Amino acid sequence: MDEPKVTGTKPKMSTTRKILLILGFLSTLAAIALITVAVTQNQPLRKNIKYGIVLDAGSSHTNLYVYEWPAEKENDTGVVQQVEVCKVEGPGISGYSQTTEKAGPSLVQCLRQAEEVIPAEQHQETPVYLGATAGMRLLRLENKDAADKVLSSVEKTLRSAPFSFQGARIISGQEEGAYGWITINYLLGNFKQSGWKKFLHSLKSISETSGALDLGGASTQITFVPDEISPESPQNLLYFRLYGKDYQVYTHSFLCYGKDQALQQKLAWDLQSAENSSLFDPCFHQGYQRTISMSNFFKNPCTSIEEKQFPFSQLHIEGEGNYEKCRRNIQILFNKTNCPYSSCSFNGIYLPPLQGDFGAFSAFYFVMNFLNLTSDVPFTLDEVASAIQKFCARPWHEVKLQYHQIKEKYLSEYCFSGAYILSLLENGYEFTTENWQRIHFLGKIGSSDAGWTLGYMLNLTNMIPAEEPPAPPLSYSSYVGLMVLCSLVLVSVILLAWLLFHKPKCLQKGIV
Ligand SMILES: Nc1nc2c(ncn2[C@@H]2O[C@H](COP(=O)(O)OP(=O)(O)OP(=O)(O)O)[C@@H](O)[C@H]2O)c(=O)[nH]1
Ligand SMILES: [Ca+2]
Repeated sequence: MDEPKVTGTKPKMSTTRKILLILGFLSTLAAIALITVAVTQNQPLRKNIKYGIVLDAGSSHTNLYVYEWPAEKENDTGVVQQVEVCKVEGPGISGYSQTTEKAGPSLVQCLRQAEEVIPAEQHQETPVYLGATAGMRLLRLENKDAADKVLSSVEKTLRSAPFSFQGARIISGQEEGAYGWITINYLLGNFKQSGWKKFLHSLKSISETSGALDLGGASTQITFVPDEISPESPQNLLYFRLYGKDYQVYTHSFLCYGKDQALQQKLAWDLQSAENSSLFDPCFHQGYQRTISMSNFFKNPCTSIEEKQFPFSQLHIEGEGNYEKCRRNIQILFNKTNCPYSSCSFNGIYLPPLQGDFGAFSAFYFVMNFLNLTSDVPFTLDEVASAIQKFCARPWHEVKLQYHQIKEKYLSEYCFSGAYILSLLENGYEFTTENWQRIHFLGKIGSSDAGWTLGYMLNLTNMIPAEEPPAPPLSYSSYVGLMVLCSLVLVSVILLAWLLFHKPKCLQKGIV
């Protein structure tokens, strides 16, 4: 039989194959064009940054915060961040009660710093707010005229800065608690409800937020979403609708229970049993001495209820360094005898059962951080108490030598502050060994300080919408990723089709 002749000339490509080849080529080109267009067309526009300034005029000092956020995303959660903090030199604005005209000028240096951080062309449109807290609340109680003059002086200075002045006022304890709660939950991303979390929430109608514990110099706040809302004490309840979800929040601010005023209260109590101008104090280190002037001691609204006449003008305090005795001493500040509600914290103030995790900031953090009690692995309540007890037992000369770089005012009071924090949390709010580890001591979340200022600004600039803003179904990166994937699938399909129509010999061999 004659073998078929193998000729040396290539077989001519059929018209169908030619068309397929051209189609394949064109599809590859189309896929490349598709990806290029997707990537370039949807590139986020050059960031248009906005700024806002909030001054936290606290009892111990004033802090100026500068925040920034991308203009086109201002209603999204978690986009505002702190870019600068400036600590104002000198005392808090309430410390200018005798020289009220100096309160405003004390802020100038920090305002200059803000001018450097914010581009000059945006100064005019940048809002500036000042909120004063417990120090000014106390001054208003003690001397309303002085408090008004301090606020006028501060307003004059802020109006003369190149920013857009939006107000300088004393905020209420309720606002302070609520804005602190908003700040930490905004920064922790707890208002963001996406994907499975949103689905889970809609099923169980739960809202997992973190409670907020703020310890200042003159007041302290506790704010959280309780399990059950009881209408017993409506003045402690707040209602928010944020990003399409309702929140019923419990809050209370204890004036005079910030750590500086708590110490004043404790001394006022100690003085009741003082026999002469010398007082032993178990909350200071052994060997530590301090003299306090009696002339203005009882003018303070936090101590005035204990007012008594003394035949001396100076009180000499000598440290004993005894933690247990110090705790017993502090206990007197928390009156647990009378509760007109189903449950109370202290002094007859309603407190629903504690619920969920808590973020504890300001002095809760400063003190616990100094005592090395804020590590990621949480300490037990017993471990914390034992660390504070050991610290209190150290003689002052030794402590001073080891921490010579720390301001004496802060260093000398860490023993008292540690004991006070435990008393407030354990005796006041009744945290137990079981739920102690639900308290997380935090100074910053990301680049932003935990505190009420961010929540205040978000609220006043209407940056937290009641309803969830309509969001594109896909993020930019998911969109580009999907485009690339689709294009790759398209190219592969075309390649496969081409291979099937134009089977190379090697692929044909095994096929019957
Ligand atoms: N150790 C330490 N203590 C600090 C620091 N900053 C402030 N404090 C002290 O911690 C306490 C609370 O400080 P803040 O949270 O700033 O209190 P505040 O805002 O001035 O006071 P309120 O008006 O009651 O909120 C005060 O006794 C301050 O003196 C710090 O950096 N380190
Ligand atoms: Ca404060």
